[in-house]
Amino acid sequence: MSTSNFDTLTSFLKTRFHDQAEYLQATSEVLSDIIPIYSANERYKHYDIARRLCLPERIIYFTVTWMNSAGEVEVNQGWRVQHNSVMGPYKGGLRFHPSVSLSVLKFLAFEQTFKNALTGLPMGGGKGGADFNPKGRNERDIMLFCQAYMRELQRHIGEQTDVPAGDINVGAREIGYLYGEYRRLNNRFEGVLTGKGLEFGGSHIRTEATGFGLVYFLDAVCTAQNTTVEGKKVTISGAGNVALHAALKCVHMGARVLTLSNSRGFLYCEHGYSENDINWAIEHASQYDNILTALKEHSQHPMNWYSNEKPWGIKGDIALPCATQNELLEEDAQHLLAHGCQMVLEGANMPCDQDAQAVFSQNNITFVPGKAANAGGVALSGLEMAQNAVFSQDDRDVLDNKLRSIMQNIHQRCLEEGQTDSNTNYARGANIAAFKRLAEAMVAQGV
Ligand SMILES: NC(=O)C1=CN([C@@H]2O[C@H](COP(=O)(O)OP(=O)(O)OC[C@H]3O[C@@H](n4cnc5c(N)ncnc54)[C@H](OP(=O)(O)O)[C@@H]3O)[C@@H](O)[C@H]2O)C=CC1
Ligand SMILES: O=C(O)CCC(=O)C(=O)O
Repeated sequence: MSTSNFDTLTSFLKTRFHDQAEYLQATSEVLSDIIPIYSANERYKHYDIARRLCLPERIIYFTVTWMNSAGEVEVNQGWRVQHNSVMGPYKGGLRFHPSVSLSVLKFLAFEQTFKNALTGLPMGGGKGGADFNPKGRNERDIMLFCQAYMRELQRHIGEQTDVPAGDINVGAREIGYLYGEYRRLNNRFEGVLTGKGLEFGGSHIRTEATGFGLVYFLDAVCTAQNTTVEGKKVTISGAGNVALHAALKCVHMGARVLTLSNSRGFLYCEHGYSENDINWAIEHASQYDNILTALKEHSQHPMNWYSNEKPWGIKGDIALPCATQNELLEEDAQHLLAHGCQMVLEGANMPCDQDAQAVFSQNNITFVPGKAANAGGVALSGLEMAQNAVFSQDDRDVLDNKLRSIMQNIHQRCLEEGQTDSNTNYARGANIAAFKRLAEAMVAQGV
């Protein structure tokens, strides 16, 4: 496929899916990076690999009708996007959030396919979720919704078919409820979900893996640039699973974490959060509507809460956006630039929009996309699947070492494919490294 044929594919996607902005954003970012590799390979063109990689293999839609704890009937929309299974069972999280739409899940499933290919583990890509908003709900409602969602989803998944996990608003508690319902309906105790409790087939380090893996990747970037994480000032967005564990690992490595945030504002700690602060937030996150304002009250250290503001105006060396897609826009990137930020690593999926990324590349700010930097979570999920398959449970230290080594390998692949004369283009490196693996597997398996 020549550049003009790529234009044909891009315009086909734009016309056919004109109302799916996030999906178009994610596909166009990858397509622009892989043109040279694709155009130079007759087999990829012959097998129409680029088009087939953009389109999900299967999309499952279902209505989740359930009765809440007050006896009222509620109706939600649920999906599972089974994007690509060439490298293994579909694998990727479930998101419960009012903003969930087909476009959001298609972008996430597409990104997941590339991310999973980078891990080197045998996992295809998928993503699912529902437009259910768990905020402000009682525990019983959460359980009832998870059970109703699984009653629909269960017929489409299996340990060799599709293995969901958590994502925004789906953590260990929700995975427990989902798993219990699957087990009751199927009479099978199998590794059909990851992120399970340690008592029933879960893996050590899965909870920490995305945030820890992000900082292991950051450490590899720092080493490649002859510097260290130690002593750096880090601004982080989000206050969920990824953000808090990234903050914890940064502090372990001697960095100063200045901010955390959520959809209502950000919390600034000028002297840097202590390990105790972050551990307290991790432990109490589910007990407070706003864990950050609660932390401000609880902590011994002075902290300032800024309502309805983002953290990117705070001066730091490194920014780790760990909340959600398109949370860091051009004006935020300009703030980072003005304050001397040198590195941006995505803990969330696609948090930096294309205009923000342009600011980074024009100004030599190192940018690492989520599909590389946050791959530690799904990598540990792959290790959980492996443990389930042989009825074993590995030690925490063994898994932490494996996580670090997987992140270092991904970093190395990005360097190999993304090196230019003057710097490393991590986004291009990640896209090309993942694409080559996927394309080779697709060619090998025929049509
Ligand atoms: N969990 C995992 O293993 C992995 C997660 N990711 C990605 O990381 C990101 C965070 O996931 P995770 O930490 O698990 O989710 P959580 O549900 O644990 O936390 C999400 C955090 O993001 C905040 N947030 C959500 N929407 C917005 C918004 N529009 N503006 C500002 N803040 C917002 C939430 O604030 P509030 O409470 O106010 O809504 C909350 O603090 C997502 O992009 C996810 O896809 C990527 C790889 C693996
Ligand atoms: O662990 C998993 O399967 C999924 C993790 C995830 O949703 C992600 O990487 O975005």
